[in-house]
Amino acid sequence: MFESLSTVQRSIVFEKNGRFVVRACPGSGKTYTTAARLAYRIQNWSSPCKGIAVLSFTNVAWKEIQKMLDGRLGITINYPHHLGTLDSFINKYIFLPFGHLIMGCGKRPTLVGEPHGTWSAGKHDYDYDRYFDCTSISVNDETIPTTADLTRFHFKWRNKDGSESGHVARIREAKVKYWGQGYATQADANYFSYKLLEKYPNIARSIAMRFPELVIDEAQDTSEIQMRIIDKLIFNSLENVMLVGDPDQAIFEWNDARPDLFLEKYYLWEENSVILDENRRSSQKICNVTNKLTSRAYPSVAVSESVKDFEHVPVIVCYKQDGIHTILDNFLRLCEKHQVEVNPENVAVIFRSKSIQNLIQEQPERMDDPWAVGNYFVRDLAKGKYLATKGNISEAYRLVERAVFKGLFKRSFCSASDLEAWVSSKGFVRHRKDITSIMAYLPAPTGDINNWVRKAERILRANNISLQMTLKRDCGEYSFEELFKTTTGDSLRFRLGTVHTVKGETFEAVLLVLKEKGAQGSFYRTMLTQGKKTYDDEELRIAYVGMTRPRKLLVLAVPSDQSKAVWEQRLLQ
Ligand SMILES: Nc1ncnc2c1ncn2[C@@H]1O[C@H](COP(=O)(O)OP(=O)(O)OP(=O)(O)O)[C@@H](O)[C@H]1O
Repeated sequence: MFESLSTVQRSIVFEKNGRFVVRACPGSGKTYTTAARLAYRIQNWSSPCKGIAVLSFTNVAWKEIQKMLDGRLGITINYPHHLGTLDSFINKYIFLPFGHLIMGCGKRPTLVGEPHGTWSAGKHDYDYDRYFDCTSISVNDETIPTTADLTRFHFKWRNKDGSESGHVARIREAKVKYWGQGYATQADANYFSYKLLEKYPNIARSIAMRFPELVIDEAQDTSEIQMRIIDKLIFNSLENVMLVGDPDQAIFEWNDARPDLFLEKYYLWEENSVILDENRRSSQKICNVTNKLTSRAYPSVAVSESVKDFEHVPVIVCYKQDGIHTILDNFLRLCEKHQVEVNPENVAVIFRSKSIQNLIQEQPERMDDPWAVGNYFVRDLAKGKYLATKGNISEAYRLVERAVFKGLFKRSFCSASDLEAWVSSKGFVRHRKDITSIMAYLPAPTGDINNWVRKAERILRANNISLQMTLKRDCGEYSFEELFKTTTGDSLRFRLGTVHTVKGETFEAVLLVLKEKGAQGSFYRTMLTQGKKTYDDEELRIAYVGMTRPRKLLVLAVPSDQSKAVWEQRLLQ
């Protein structure tokens, strides 16, 4: 792992100390170099109860570091070191042990909402309790949405004159109510952790002593609150901080990624910082094209001997006229022509909007769903039965178990401790038997969901299990395939997923399918003609992350000739 390091990579692995930033382009070896540095530091580590905290933003990202260390050197990161997500670190060392000190709940808090579980409080469509999982508090103590999809709310956040709508105060009341009961979302946990470190600097000091070295991978995805938490640790004597990232790739689903704060740190620590700008993944042709979306003056230099001179120039195609399946067939043919074997490791078809997945898998696009507010356990029961018949028994059991708890006790959330108390009140063996029987009683997942729900309710009642299962009033017909199949792409010959799911990965060939607008509602065409770059807009960064995944072949598919012309003008001229 060490022999093939470049000179700059070597300096990061063996020489750097103190606080510094590694600012790097796609495919420049951020993960590789971070793993190599860790291997070197851990092998030479002498303190038995202080360690390095190595943090990233998703489970996939930190596992990638572990995989590299394990695969190449047989090293596993264990105590006294810590490898995981920044959120899990904050939860473990700040929020969960100390959150009760400022939440007004008098007990260890419970994390709810994504990515910890589904939240389904609220009795009707306009109930503010529904919004607990998609709102939080900013560093400036303002109530904020934590989803880009503002259509989830039944009101507008701002009045016509720009002032805050009265609904926001009602949301805050609902938040305070649930905090008092010990519930918090991940965004709340970060907010409270920041407040805790402000109020109790000793907590920050003890973390800085326990982990005298902090490494943050993908640091461009840090949110403002997370960066303030890091600043609190630094203020309380944390001496060694390595932030690794690429501001052009700041995309993070659950957070407001703030690449400007990463760049701020780069300028603050510039003298000790490092730039990695050789691309070890893609061909020079791909580097030249993708660079045009960024503000960088020069494309990175492709250095991978096996692909740097690969001759294929990225192409842009229009799927409106030809249809998505013709575009897909042409792309797979292109792979074959260039001797790229089509399998999920080599070939990826990626998209920004999930509706593209429906198009590819020939699912009709449905904007609404049949689930009634306060009755989302019905969805989990139906999905559980569906997954069980597809062979995913463990996930099916998990869903059904929690759904039954929510349905029986009319609760909006089932936490790990709720489950534990419920299981131990009956005994594990009986509980398991009960859940397995319910999974067996549920009717086969075929036909229309309305009929299925009525039948399921009847059968369960006949077996002395009384669950009131309702769907949205007057909801249309939905099949199980339509409702649940879109979440898997296992039967395909290639990898199919959103850009977010392939972040950090490498493929031989990539087809990136975009719509006219990004998910946040702005037209790519407008952004491109206004000269916007990755630095200006997260949607362009998402497109950039997608385009920088392939080693050899890149095809961009857009929905109209007009869009095609604008993309071509930006990328190919
Ligand atoms: N010094 C090196 N020796 C051998 N292979 C390397 C080296 N540096 C990087 N690589 C390889 O180059 C490819 C890209 O590296 P890596 O995934 O670490 O880049 P990255 O900067 O994290 O990429 P991105 O930010 O685009 O996800 C990987 O296949 C990695 O194994």
